[in-house]
Amino acid sequence: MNPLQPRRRHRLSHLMFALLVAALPFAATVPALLWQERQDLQASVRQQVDQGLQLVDGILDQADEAARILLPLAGGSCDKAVYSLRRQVAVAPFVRSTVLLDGDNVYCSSLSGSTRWAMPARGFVQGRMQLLSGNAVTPKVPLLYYRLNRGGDAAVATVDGRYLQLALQDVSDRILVFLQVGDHWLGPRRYGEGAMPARGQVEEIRHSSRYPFSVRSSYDVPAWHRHLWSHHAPLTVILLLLGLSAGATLYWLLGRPASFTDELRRALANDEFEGYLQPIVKPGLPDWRGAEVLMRWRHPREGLIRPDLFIPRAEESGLIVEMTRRMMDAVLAKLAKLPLAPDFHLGVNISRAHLQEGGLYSDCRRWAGLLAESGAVLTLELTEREMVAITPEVEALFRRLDALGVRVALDDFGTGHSSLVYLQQLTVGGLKIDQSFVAGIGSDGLSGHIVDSVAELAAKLGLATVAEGVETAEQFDYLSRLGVNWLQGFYIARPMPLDEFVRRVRQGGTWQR
Ligand SMILES: Nc1nc2c(ncn2[C@@H]2O[C@@H]3COP(=O)(O)O[C@H]4[C@@H](O)[C@H](n5cnc6c(=O)[nH]c(N)nc65)O[C@@H]4COP(=O)(O)O[C@H]3[C@H]2O)c(=O)[nH]1
Repeated sequence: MNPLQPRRRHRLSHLMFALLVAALPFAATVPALLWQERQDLQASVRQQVDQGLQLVDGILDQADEAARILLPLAGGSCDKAVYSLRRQVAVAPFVRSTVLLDGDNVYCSSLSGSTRWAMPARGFVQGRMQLLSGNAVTPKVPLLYYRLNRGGDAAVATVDGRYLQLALQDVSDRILVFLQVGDHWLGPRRYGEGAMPARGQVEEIRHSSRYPFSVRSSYDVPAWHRHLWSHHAPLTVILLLLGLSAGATLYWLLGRPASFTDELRRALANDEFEGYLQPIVKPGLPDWRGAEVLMRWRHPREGLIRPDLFIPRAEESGLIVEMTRRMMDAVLAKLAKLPLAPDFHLGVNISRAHLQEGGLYSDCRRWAGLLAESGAVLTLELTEREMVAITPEVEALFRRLDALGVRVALDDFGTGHSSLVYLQQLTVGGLKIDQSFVAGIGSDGLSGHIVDSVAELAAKLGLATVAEGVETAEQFDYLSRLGVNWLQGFYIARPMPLDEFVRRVRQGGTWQR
């Protein structure tokens, strides 16, 4: 299993959550805003078209009234009718001219009196209305004929198209509004036949209930992102920034460990604990004959952290077991391939929690298996700081470890009060003379006596001895003369990263004396 996986999964879920929150202000505001604007646009276009219809209806009402007044005169004498024709032009708003027809021919006009030209009924929509781009008098001015028929005769009131265009312009606010009569259409400052210009996705059409025309308008719904950017750029930026800062804050908060134990858990998942190795030598032999694995925490911000700052909490929480397991797996993966000295002593600190957890035996079997080829001997160092209750299970475990070839040594020997009980009841193969006693060699008589006594006791019990904290040549020589089997301390070498240890072992010549 990849030890980083749980951490990555955590990070990923935090990231997803943070992104969700980051998107929230935007996602909650923008669809509602766009929906509301679309509704507003639709409502305003509807209103424009409704108003356009009313205005055109109103203009046509004037033409209808004029034509209605003139219709009884149709078919009669032009001389008698011409005054009425001109009067309607003068009094009826929007009406530019009036004519009377017999059949399809105009025979009397407000403009020229008696006349004769064709105005076929088939050009009129429903026989009542015709929209044109102009006529002979004003070719470029659109006009609308409004015609009322009676038998074969008819009266026509001509509406000036410019009034209609002005009315349409008046209502064309956001969108252009057009008047359509049959195939012909009229819009603000424009006239045409056939398809209307700028046909959009959404169309609003109103048909007049009184006259044969419709008012229509059409528009495209703008792409939401383009619309948003062109109409609401500052709001968009604010929403995005708001979301981003909320998301980033949340991500940071989620990533923050709630307690020191959580921080240890995070570091464990992130593989931040690593083994440093401190070489151990045998008096009289030239090269490194052993090493103690010492844990370091490579913290991403704090740098390298000493074990005494985190091991006690790791032991309290029980995390020390998994931390030791991972550290040793990584260390042994590299050490197993090294040309180690015969009977190489590899020490590792084991906590009480590991003894009680139940997995120690299988861990040791795995580690011993990895070391088998190199001939190194694994030594579990049990500190007196943590008392282990000696139960039948613990005794059995020690025996099984012994049978496996794994040695158990008592660390910090003499600093606690249970060392001798352990020696008496458990299968222990060695002891480590605490560095506080070693430090006193040569200067403090009592410490010297204790070191002598421990060495003598170990020899009598057939236990291997390791003296730690050897800092001077004097201490080194004294302990060597005393017959201590292994020596460890800054005088020989400081704890070093695994890769450096491996490199120096491969290069050989690791110990000068
Ligand atoms: N002044 C002085 N010090 C020397 C000298 N030679 C070695 N030391 C230091 O003495 C400590 C020896 O380890 P320890 O007694 O097991 O004491 C260890 C051990 O009790 C605990 N520890 C370290 N690694 C682990 C681990 O993986 N598991 C557990 N359970 N405890 C660990 O933390 C303690 C401290 O470890 P470190 O800081 O690495 O400190 C190491 C080592 O750096 C010397 O000549 N002079």
